[in-house]
Amino acid sequence: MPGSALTGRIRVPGDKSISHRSLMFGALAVGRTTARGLLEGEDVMATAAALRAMGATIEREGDGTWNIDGVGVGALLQPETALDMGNSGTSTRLLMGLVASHPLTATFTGDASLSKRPMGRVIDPLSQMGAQFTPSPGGRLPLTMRGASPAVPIEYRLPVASAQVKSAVLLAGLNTPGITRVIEPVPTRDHTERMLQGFGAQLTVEETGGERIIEIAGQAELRAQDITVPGDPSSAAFFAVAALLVPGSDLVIENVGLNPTRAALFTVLRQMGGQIDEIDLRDVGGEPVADLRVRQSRLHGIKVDPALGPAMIDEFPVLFVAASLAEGRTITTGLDELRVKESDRLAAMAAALGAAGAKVEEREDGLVVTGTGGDPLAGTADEPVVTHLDHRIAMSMAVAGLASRNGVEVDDTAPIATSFPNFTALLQHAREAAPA
Ligand SMILES: O=C(O)C1=C[C@@H](OP(=O)(O)O)[C@@H](O)[C@H](O)C1
Ligand SMILES: C=C(OP(=O)(O)O)C(=O)O
Repeated sequence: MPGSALTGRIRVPGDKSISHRSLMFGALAVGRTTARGLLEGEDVMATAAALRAMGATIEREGDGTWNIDGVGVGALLQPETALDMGNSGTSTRLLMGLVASHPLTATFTGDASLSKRPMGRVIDPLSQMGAQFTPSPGGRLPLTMRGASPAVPIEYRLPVASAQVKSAVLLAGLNTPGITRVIEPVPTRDHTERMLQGFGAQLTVEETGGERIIEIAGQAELRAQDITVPGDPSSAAFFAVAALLVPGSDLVIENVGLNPTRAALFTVLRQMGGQIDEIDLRDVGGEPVADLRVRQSRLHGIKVDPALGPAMIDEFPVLFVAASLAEGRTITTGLDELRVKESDRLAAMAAALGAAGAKVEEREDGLVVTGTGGDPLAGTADEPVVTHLDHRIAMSMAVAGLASRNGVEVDDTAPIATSFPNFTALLQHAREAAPA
């Protein structure tokens, strides 16, 4: 729905990547891990259910603290039924890494979106470590795997820039004798490395010539931790773009994680002329965090540096919305990975924004968006836009709706609950708040 400004102060839910890892590492540690600010979205709950099925005890207290009683590295149990990963690629690929070095058989299933996504990228290195796989055609879910015991340590150079593949190999390495080494030609989000070090794993990172070499010593003991999960920059992104676009907006988004491997959207929006100020930059549980003040701004199109891609990989759908209202052209390249997320995000956003009146050209590895120079989009009149079971398409198009004359109707808002269950309520709150 078009209309009122976003003002006041909001707080987005906990970071999805850190929430998955808090549960997984807690489940492998000795003792009780606690997590505050955990994202209670469907994707993270799928991780919790799978870890319970493999022996961990995971419970939520009344005040919102999660307690995780771990089984210890090497002691995951055989699950009795298939593990339902829902819509979540991160749950699937990281848990496949854990299972790969445990003597157990597990079957992974998922929804229609997840069942189309490529798992060959983790099957390849985990097979080299000794795990055995029976995937569906094309290396997809449903998939059954048998972990190796003992698994074989490998050196693996990532063929795609993927934190999920990196993490799957490192997690398999946790219960593999010797040193498992991952070489990352292009840096991706580093929560696995930071958090495993915090849990006491022997993990080192060496940077040479732009590459990162990560080594983990296997069969280590992890020590339980007390974790505070920062707010998710990927969720804050929708509110930041909405506030930049809707006239009169002046919004503070509190407690946003700004790990440099995650925060490039804010850099790019500033390059486009967006007024985004960091207030009270601080450290929360080993991650940089700040409050972001975002004011409506006149944006101009830019050529987005492809080197920034991995540090804003989930934020491109909403960047395309910002670009639709900027002055001039925004050109993005190097985004082949967007075609294998919950949906083909290049095709889905080109179609959805086009239907809402934006000028978008789809290229093989990116979109070229010619903005309106600040005028609202027309919006959708008859047909709802198609979101393909992709939460980020649904939320991006909701933001596009705020910056349109007639609003945008989306076909399915249910997937928003995978990563941002209170998105709609928070949006309503920001649009009804008294100015800050
Ligand atoms: O490791 C993670 O937590 C994630 C890694 C990224 O996926 P890829 O590794 O497939 O790029 C990202 O898109 C996903 O939302 C979360
Ligand atoms: C790509 C995403 O998640 P996942 O790969 O975990 O499904 C996302 O949240 O945008």
